[in-house]
Amino acid sequence: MAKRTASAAQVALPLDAEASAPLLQPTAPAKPDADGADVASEASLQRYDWAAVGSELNRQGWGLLPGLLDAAQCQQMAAMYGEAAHFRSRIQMQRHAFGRGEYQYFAYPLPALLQALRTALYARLQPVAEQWRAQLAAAAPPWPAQHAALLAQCHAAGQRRPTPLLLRYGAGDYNCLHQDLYGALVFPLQVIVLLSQPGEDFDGGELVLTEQRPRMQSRVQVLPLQRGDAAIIAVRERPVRGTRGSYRVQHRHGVSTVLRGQRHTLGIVFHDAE
Ligand SMILES: O=C(O)CCC(=O)C(=O)O
Ligand SMILES: [Fe+2]
Repeated sequence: MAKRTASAAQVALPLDAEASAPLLQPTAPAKPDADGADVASEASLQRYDWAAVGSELNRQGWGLLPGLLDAAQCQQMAAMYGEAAHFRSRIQMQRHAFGRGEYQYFAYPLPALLQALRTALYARLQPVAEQWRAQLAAAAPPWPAQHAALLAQCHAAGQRRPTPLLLRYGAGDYNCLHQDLYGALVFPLQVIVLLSQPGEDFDGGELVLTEQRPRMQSRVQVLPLQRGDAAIIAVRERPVRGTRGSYRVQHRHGVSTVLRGQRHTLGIVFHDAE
């Protein structure tokens, strides 16, 4: 059973109750344009200053990749929402008290662009995850350099379901504060790509990240996304250096109410789900 933890209580909810499609392993034959997508994804990531992204993640728990996808890629990705063959399950948020609106989990094999992005982004974020591990729990096993190796670990631990998802919000929809955990093995960073243009396609619907320091009230950060921008966020917690070593700051994310129009996002979680 996959888990997404809500803000009020740490309850496990049957996200995958509607799962139906058989699960394929990520080693299933890649789609024909996979090689091109790999090369293009790696090239598109080269233009970012990853040291600066790492500093932002350390400082605030989130970082931005402006223009990760172009307008055509955003449109193609959002249009997949209507193509049932891409997905293993559909979740209506209201039925689980997750918010209002819906999302679908991709099935394996992932669309080539998504597969390539997930692999290439992981390789860029693994050093940050390693730094966080060293700061917080040096005894935990290292994060592997390659995403395929992380998936092998997930699958051996019973986390076999793909977690990348497409979300669709209309007027009045929102996404409650939560953490995308899905099992014991939790890679500490995830990526959210906004596929619609604020002020044109929709109003409202801002991605927010909360931060809770020990013995302090929560702080909210609104992430300034335009269509095609990606936010990298801490999944559950990040280390902050204090006077006596590092301590854990807890994070949750959610989306404020969409006031008008339609908003699509692509969510890339790196661990798979139970
Ligand atoms: O729609 C959003 O901006 C948030 C999506 C989300 O919660 C996720 O991808 O994990
Ligand atoms: Fe999420």
